[in-house]
Amino acid sequence: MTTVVATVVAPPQFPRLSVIAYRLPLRRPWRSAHVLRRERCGWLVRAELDGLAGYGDCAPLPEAGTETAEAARDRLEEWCRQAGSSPLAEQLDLLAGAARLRRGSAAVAEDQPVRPTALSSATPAADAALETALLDLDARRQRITLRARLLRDAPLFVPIPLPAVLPVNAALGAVTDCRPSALDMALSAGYSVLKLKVGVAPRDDEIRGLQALCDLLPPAVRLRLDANQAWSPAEAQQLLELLEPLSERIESLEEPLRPDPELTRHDAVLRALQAQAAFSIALDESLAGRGWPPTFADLPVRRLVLKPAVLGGLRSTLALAQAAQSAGLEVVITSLIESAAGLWASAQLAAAIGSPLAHGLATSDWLAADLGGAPTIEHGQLWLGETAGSGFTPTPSMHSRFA
Ligand SMILES: O=C(O)CCC(=O)c1ccccc1C(=O)O
Ligand SMILES: [Mg+2]
Repeated sequence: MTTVVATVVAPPQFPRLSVIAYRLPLRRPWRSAHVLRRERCGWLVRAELDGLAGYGDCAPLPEAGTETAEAARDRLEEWCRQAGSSPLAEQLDLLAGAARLRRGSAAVAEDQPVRPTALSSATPAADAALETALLDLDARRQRITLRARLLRDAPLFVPIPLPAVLPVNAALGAVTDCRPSALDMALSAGYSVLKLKVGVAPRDDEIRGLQALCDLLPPAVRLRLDANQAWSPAEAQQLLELLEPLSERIESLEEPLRPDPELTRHDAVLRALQAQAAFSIALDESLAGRGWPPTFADLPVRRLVLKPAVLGGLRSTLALAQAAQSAGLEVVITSLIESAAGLWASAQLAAAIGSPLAHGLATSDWLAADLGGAPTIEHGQLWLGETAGSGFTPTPSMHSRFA
């Protein structure tokens, strides 16, 4: 006969998920090589348990490599209906394994638009938002920062303490839109890396604009350029020649080349551009087309720009960043001009990665309204603080919509 001394059934830890749609106008239009946007739309995801709440931002931006808004909404709805009533840890496991499950399921593949890439998820922005809300909640329950929570599951051990302060770049928009007054503001705010979009206006106008800006820069300040895949190989090579006299003032150049289905040919051009340039060339949106997970040993450039909403979550981005850094690559985390909920989480991820480079997380000024307070930036440094979770708190009006 067996004696049951005590049966302790732990209370099921089922978080309650809610999703609220939002629309945030931009202060001025955001221009890049392919699009002009006047607002950012998305969903704020909340995971609540025992009076604590975690938040995740889902603001798809297909031109940056996420799914469409429709696909993201369907995924959020489907998740809340099906997985949304599982325990917290189980939902996090499900999200980590979602890529494998989705590839194995013909039913899912039929009614979900599957992106023509081999990314970890067909709905990376929705998955990232769900994962972020759950991880944020879990961190708050354990009274640890989200960056500490992330490192608990990370593939590589990172010695603590983690940085609570991160260098970030100013996001100044298109070079031909950048007035000296905007430059002055960024300089007096203490930024030492200023990011500008190129490949938007005629080449000679952009070169003239860059020269004029460089003449106004103090010695320690450098420009980070982003062409968002605007140029042919010949145009990119010519651009680098024209930028040569300014090369000491340039910190890096993102995505110079227009996509080419022949990856070997594309990489040969990128390798030649990287050899020609005195600064780092970076891959950003094209990373999604390289198969999953990308291999780093023979990457033709020196730097990767990573966005968790494109890569399907904080954990997958952290794993990718650690692998890239181990292979000697530079890593930068950037925002998709997302709400404060997204920025706080991406900044926690950037802290966990421990890259010394400026991250592209100073974008909250582009929004004319926000879902909560964004992290403070002083002297070009973003302050994370030591509060449990991501640090995000919704505004009272946003909070009341969850009732
Ligand atoms: O990096 C920054 O500072 C701002 C973020 C940014 O440029 C961006 C924002 C939305 C979509 C794509 C990009 C990009 O880096 O290409
Ligand atoms: Mg970019």
